[in-house]
Amino acid sequence: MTHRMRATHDAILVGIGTVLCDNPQLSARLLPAGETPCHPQPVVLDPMLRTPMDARLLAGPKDNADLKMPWIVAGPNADSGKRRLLEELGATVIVVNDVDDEGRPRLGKVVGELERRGAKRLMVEGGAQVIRAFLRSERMVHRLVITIAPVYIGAAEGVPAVDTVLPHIRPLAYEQFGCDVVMVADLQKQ
Ligand SMILES: NC(=O)C1=CN([C@@H]2O[C@H](COP(=O)(O)OP(=O)(O)OC[C@H]3O[C@@H](n4cnc5c(N)ncnc54)[C@H](O)[C@@H]3O)[C@@H](O)[C@H]2O)C=CC1
Ligand SMILES: Nc1nc(O)c(N)c(N[C@@H]2O[C@H](COP(=O)(O)O)[C@@H](O)[C@H]2O)n1
Repeated sequence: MTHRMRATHDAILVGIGTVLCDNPQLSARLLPAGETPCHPQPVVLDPMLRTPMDARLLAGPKDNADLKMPWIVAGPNADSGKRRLLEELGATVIVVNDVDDEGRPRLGKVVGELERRGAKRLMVEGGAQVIRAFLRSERMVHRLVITIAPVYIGAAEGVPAVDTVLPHIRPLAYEQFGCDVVMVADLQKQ
């Protein structure tokens, strides 16, 4: 289902934490037989340009001509040499100068810049910090899709169960797909 959702968006966005952890491809490749993949534009929020030069995202079109090279959203203090190297490989580095106290590009500016480049339907896939930032940004999120899969993850340490600054969500629909339960929701008007 994740890949079907990817195929219905113009762009798919993750944070640099996800790129470093998972080395994802962010393509829409696992579709039912007969469906032509329509790959989204990959976008990485990477304020200091830590994307590894051997990231799978940078190999995309070499492996499959239908894939797109990533747009990498950097902050004003990113290294110019690293920027040049990424651009030589074919990535587009988008510098957003409006950053928060921690040097992270403000999401309103990021989304505006992506829209200006034609990415109007944006799927935010992760990770935790980026999803949290979107949920905290007013009016930035139109739908949430939450999948509960029968897999235990995480180590022994717990994480705080309640984050009081995040908005409440309003479930709209549930459905079971194979072993997964999927909930579609929107943000509750407070
Ligand atoms: N199960 C799932 O569906 C998914 C799970 N993941 C998991 O999430 C984990 C990675 O998550 P995180 O470490 O939280 O990293 P993350 O992927 O959320 O990236 C965080 C980084 O993004 C950058 N960033 C730029 N602008 C930002 C902004 N406005 N707000 C917040 N961050 C901004 C910062 O440098 C920050 O360090 C991995 O373990 C990965 O496996 C990731 C994607 C999907
Ligand atoms: N297992 C899983 N289920 C989902 O529903 C997800 N959205 C993800 N997300 C992330 O997918 C990435 C793997 O990416 P590619 O398919 O190689 O592009 C990885 O970042 C997962 O954390 N995963």
